[in-house]
Amino acid sequence: MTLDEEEKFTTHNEFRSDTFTVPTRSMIEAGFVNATYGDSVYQEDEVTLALEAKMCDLTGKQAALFCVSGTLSNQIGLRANLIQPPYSVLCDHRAHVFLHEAGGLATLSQAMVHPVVPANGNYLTLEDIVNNVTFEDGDIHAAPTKVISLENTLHGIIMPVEEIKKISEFCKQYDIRLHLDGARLWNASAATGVSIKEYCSHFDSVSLCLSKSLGAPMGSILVGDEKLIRKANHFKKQNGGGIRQAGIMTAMAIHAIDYNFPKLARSHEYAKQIGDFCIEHGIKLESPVDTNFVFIDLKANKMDAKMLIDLARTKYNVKLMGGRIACHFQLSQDSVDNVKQCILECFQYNQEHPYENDGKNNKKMYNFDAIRK
Ligand SMILES: Cc1ncc(COP(=O)(O)O)c(C=O)c1O
Ligand SMILES: C[C@@H](O)[C@H](N)C(=O)O
Repeated sequence: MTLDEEEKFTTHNEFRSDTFTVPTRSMIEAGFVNATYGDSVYQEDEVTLALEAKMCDLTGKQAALFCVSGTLSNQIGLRANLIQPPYSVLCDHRAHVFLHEAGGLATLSQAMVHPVVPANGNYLTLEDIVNNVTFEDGDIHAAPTKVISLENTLHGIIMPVEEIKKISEFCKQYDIRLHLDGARLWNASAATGVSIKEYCSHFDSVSLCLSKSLGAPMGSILVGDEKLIRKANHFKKQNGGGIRQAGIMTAMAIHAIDYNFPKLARSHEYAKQIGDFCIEHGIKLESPVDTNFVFIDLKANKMDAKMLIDLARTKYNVKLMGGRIACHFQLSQDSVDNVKQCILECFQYNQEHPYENDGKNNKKMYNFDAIRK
């Protein structure tokens, strides 16, 4: 058993998000032993350049840019794909770039967002795109679609690479740029065996997070062609994203890719355990459990999010923030068992005392009050 595997993580009972993963002891060691201390604004930090080169190899893209967060890498990636408003960005109605990046598409990109509900309830298809795209045809009432932003995985759901290919070919045919929010592309690759490079080959730009399932303390990487990354770097600096001595963080990021990427299957197994348990007990799920998330359909089960969160904390010693159960490689099996029992107790209570969804609690995937406790 390796040092990391025997490590007792403080996040053994943390199901609020995979963003709560913490650096392993070996990652911290790598961060300090392997760091260099060049100024990465001037692109003089060797380890940061090595990380970016590593990501070019992994994704097959010409250039890569280390960013402080996935929000920044998404937003500057999207902006770098856009030229002159009026334009719109088409994405899934649940997309992070639309719902959870503080309106960055409106401010940095001055873009209209066109959120689309996938007909199959899980992921966008070419048919959804064709039914909703706005072509540039001179109609001065419209904001033509100039970027389509996909997310893989989205809510843990894997978007089939065959569908991505069809959308990519459509975009090329109609001069529409294609961006991927690949915060958890690592999970899609680990679950399907489709390489990161294959997925990225269909996109003009891809943002991959290092700080979620991979367990780095911060950071994301944006990849694309040299022209796009050069422009994105300008927007990165403009928005205060220039990093001086990034070497400690990028050395840890290289360790995260090398040592934690192979561990993602463990988080998928935990999520499958919880998902199967829910189904066995008649607890409805919002979506399939493809990777590391379980989405309990609180409304359909008439479950009270606040009760679930409080019961988790007070009785089962696990941390939840609503109906989304996030799994990662630092969880313990005991905590996974506890979370199952917690969900079951809340479900059984609410069968006797149905919670009428008042739209406040259950609608939110992230109950930020739960974080402040
Ligand atoms: C799908 C997705 N994309 C992007 C982000 C943004 O990453 P960050 O929190 O590092 O800004 C997140 C959240 O962490 C996410 O879940
Ligand atoms: C809160 C949200 O931004 C974060 N990406 C998460 O999935 O937890």
